[in-house]
Amino acid sequence: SDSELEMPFKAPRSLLDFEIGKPLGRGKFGRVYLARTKTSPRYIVALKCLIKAEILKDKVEKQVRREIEIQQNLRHPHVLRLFTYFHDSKRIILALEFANKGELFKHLQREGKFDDKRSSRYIAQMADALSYLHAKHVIHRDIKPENLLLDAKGNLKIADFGWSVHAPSNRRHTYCGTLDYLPPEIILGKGYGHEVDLWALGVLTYEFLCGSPPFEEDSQTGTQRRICSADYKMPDFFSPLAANIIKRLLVLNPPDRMTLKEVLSSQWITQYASKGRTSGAS
Ligand SMILES: CC(C)NC(=O)[C@H]1CCC[C@H]1Nc1nc(Nc2ccc(C(=O)N(C)C3CCN(C)CC3)cc2)ncc1C(F)(F)F
Repeated sequence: SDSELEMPFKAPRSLLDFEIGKPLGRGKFGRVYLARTKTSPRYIVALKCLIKAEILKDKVEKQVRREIEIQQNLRHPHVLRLFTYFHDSKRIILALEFANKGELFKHLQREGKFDDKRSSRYIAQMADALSYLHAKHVIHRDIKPENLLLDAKGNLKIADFGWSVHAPSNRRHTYCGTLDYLPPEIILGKGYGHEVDLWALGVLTYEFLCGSPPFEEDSQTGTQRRICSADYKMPDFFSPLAANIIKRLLVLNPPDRMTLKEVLSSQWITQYASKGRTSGAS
């Protein structure tokens, strides 16, 4: 089938086509394992095993179907590849690209915060990936450090499309997990478009540089209140160029937010890009 031509290897149809390696951790709906195909040449993949019973219980089968359908059609250096998927009686197995350096949020936790150069490099890669997604009318809607992985070269990979939708949308959703990245228009239940990812990019930039997100509060209502009034402090150690990006992304009115094109051509991004290879930092 044409999908085989697309894939770097013959589409494996079952777990028997793989040698399973060490567990990489737990995802939302099951475990993730390092694995390699039995074919030669062997291909290293991450096998994400989703438990059907859990998907049905949480009534998220449509979301999982959408995640697979969206991610399988994406091809971008900063979007984690979904090579193929198959299912047996109990599980759906996704054969995904293996990101050698793992979960970005763990690096952020371990290091506290990232410096201006490393943050600018990650945000440039995010803006590049989001430009690609938005051109295909895909809104990610769940940009946050937990959904980002790093490959062997320390390049960023957007890796979780569980909340992505085709724009525009006003899909209602029960939010589990952090509200920190929600834009005002979703909190206020308005219709929304790709600008939700621009707001989240501003929150992500802030969190990379500061180590914590701008609207963090003890209570969810506290966080929501601060988001809807764009009430945040700009740390004085932020560089003026970075502060300028954050100020122009965390704007209440979606159409007034800085565009991805402007982010990519901003001095905060271009000042480092032209200096060739980045330092050893991953
Ligand atoms: C975005 C999404 C929300 N997150 C996820 O899916 C998570 C859930 C579990 C793992 C991850 N999913 C993936 N992880 C990798 N690579 C990877 C992960 C962890 C480590 C690591 O630090 N250890 C093994 C360490 C090694 C040291 N010991 C002590 C702790 C674990 C190293 C490499 N590649 C692809 C995937 C993917 F996405 F394809 F499944």
